Amino acid sequence: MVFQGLAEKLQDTFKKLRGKGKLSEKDVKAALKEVKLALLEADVNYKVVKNFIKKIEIRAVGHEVLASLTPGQQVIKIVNNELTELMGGSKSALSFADSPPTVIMLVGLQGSGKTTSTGKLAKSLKQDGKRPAMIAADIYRPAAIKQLQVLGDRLDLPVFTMGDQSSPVDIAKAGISFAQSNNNDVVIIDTAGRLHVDEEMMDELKSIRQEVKPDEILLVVDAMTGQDAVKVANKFDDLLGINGVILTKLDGDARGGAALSVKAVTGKPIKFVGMGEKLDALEVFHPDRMASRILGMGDVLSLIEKAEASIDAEKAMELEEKLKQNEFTLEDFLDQMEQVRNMGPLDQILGMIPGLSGAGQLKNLQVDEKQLDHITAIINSMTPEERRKPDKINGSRRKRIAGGSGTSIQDVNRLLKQFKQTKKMMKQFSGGAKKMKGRLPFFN
Ligand SMILES: Nc1nc2c(ncn2[C@@H]2O[C@H](COP(=O)(O)OP(=O)(O)OP(=O)(O)O)[C@@H](O)[C@H]2O)c(=O)[nH]1
Repeated sequence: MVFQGLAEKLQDTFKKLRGKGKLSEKDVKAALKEVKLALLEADVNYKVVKNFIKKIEIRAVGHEVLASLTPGQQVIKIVNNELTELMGGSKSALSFADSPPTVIMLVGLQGSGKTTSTGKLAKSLKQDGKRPAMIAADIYRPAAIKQLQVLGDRLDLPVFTMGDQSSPVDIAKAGISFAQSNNNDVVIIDTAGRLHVDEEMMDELKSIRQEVKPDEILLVVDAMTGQDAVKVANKFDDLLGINGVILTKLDGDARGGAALSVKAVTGKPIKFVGMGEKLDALEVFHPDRMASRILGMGDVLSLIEKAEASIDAEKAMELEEKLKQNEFTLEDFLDQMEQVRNMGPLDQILGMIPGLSGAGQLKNLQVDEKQLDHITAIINSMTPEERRKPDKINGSRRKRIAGGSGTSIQDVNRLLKQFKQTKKMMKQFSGGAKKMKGRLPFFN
């Protein structure tokens, strides 16, 4: 999980604070020392940490906090505010041109994830009702052009290429003319990367910038490179000027140092984060939601957005009807499970649920995606009749299903029991709150 180490340490520190009825200045200072160490271990820039702690200390050791009835909570609130500020305060949106097409240029070092991010960004813009086109201006890595074309096919979006014999500046210019005639209102230019920031690359990028005057230059950096990512961002901003950052591979970055330092060091906001290799694994970066995740308070808003994007509203209505009629089958069960899995890796989803998002709890929960594969295999090994009427699945059928799905009879039994319980529970819910009276404490 992203920020795992930092989240665990901060949550431990604050648990101790919350446990105390009254706080002294010494208590707060000791806690802040732990926060400082945790941030440094998470590879946050040293100067950034020093400033951050100083700001919190000024606010937290004041009379207002120490004399309050819930001083521990107050300190956490201040840390939450300052963490949010550190990452940029509020989300930083893309700016669109008054007269289309809006030109977005992605730049960055080799392997940082530019081509993948071009596809992800195009997908997200399309979902927002835009008509994006992509321009393949990376002529040095021949596979990059093909890679972008494959992404374009999958997204059903145009990719403009001129092969690898024309100059990137000419390709970018021709690509924009193409977009204009093709009625595309946004173009994303995928540029070439180098291993290091060098003069040749910068000159080329500057020429493209000069010719096409992009509305947004977004730097793609790899979160897993930690403080190196921050240095690269600083250099690109000095030499080229950037509007913001796409921080990729945050899903693989347990420390989170780059995410916490980029804005403070470069002054430029993180606009998006990459949370996986799939095309829908791009999230708008919300500093407040990220701070909340780090402090174990969950991120319900992102969870709702993910659900809205991946759960089919029509199917949800159908399901509600089936529940009312008591017709919920194992096929529906499988369908539901698939829809939830479409929302992303389970540990990321669970990390957004308040209460479950405490790093410690998640570790104990042991999210086992393999078990979900087993359930899918078991249901797929049943006949349609069995899926609709699981009560008919007798001993010999259970044996056949276990054999067919490569699982054991116990696994099949467990699933059937789970399904029965789920169905019972859903029936109670679909019967409305009245029936629930006396069952749950808050209905009494
Ligand atoms: N886990 C994870 N992998 C990612 C993410 N973004 C990109 N990748 C992977 O990183 C690798 C490099 O991505 P590319 O998009 O090819 O990188 P590039 O910057 O275009 O590379 P060059 O064209 O060589 O400069 C690929 O294997 C991607 O699947 C992300 O957010 N999370």
